[in-house]
Amino acid sequence: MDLPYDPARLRERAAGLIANVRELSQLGWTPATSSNFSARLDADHAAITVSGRDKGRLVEDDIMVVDFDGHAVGSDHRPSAETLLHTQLYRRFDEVGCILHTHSQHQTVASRLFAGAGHVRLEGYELLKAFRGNETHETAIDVPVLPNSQHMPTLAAQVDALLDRGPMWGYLIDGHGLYAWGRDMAEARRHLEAFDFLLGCELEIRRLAVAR
Ligand SMILES: CSCCC(=O)C(=O)COP(=O)(O)O
Ligand SMILES: [Zn+2]
Repeated sequence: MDLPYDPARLRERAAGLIANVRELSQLGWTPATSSNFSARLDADHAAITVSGRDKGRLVEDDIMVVDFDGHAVGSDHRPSAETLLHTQLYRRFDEVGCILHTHSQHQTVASRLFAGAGHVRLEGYELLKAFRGNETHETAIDVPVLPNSQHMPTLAAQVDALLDRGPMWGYLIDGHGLYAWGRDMAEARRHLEAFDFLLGCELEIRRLAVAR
């Protein structure tokens, strides 16, 4: 079959996703088949995890191709239920090359705690320099917290409205998890790890304040 994407690039991206997602799973960030992951293949296609697969045990058959309308390409599998939250970013930004969505405890607890405020303010941390474009710790990032929904177009519309306000590298969904992205896997993972670490710091600061 004549495929509209480069199969060699798909194999290379799938290998990168499998290796990195295994490490994220070992951290406990993908419980109970949750989470989804993707990598851009070209201007119209991305490799993405198949819906419902155990993300801690990904193999090549767990990665498939979608176009940016979210349609499966060359596969009978069902792509992630949250595919639209990936494709909207690839469609909007040529520079986005990789999107990582996880359900760690830090991310989930922080999303619950800060849902009312609508964001988590991360301020004064050296690790803020992990986010592309930040040169100093003397800055602040507001990580948006969106209400959860099973209706992906609703979530996608809210993400689009946030992106209209300026650049961002991730957002939380209440009671759900975190989306983070970057130009490639290394940058997306750096952003994801920085978000998770800093959300953990904010939670710990509040825990210590209560215990005092
Ligand atoms: C059991 S996890 C519920 C769905 C979810 O939030 C998720 O991240 C995984 O969905 P997918 O369809 O990508 O497997
Ligand atoms: Zn999810």
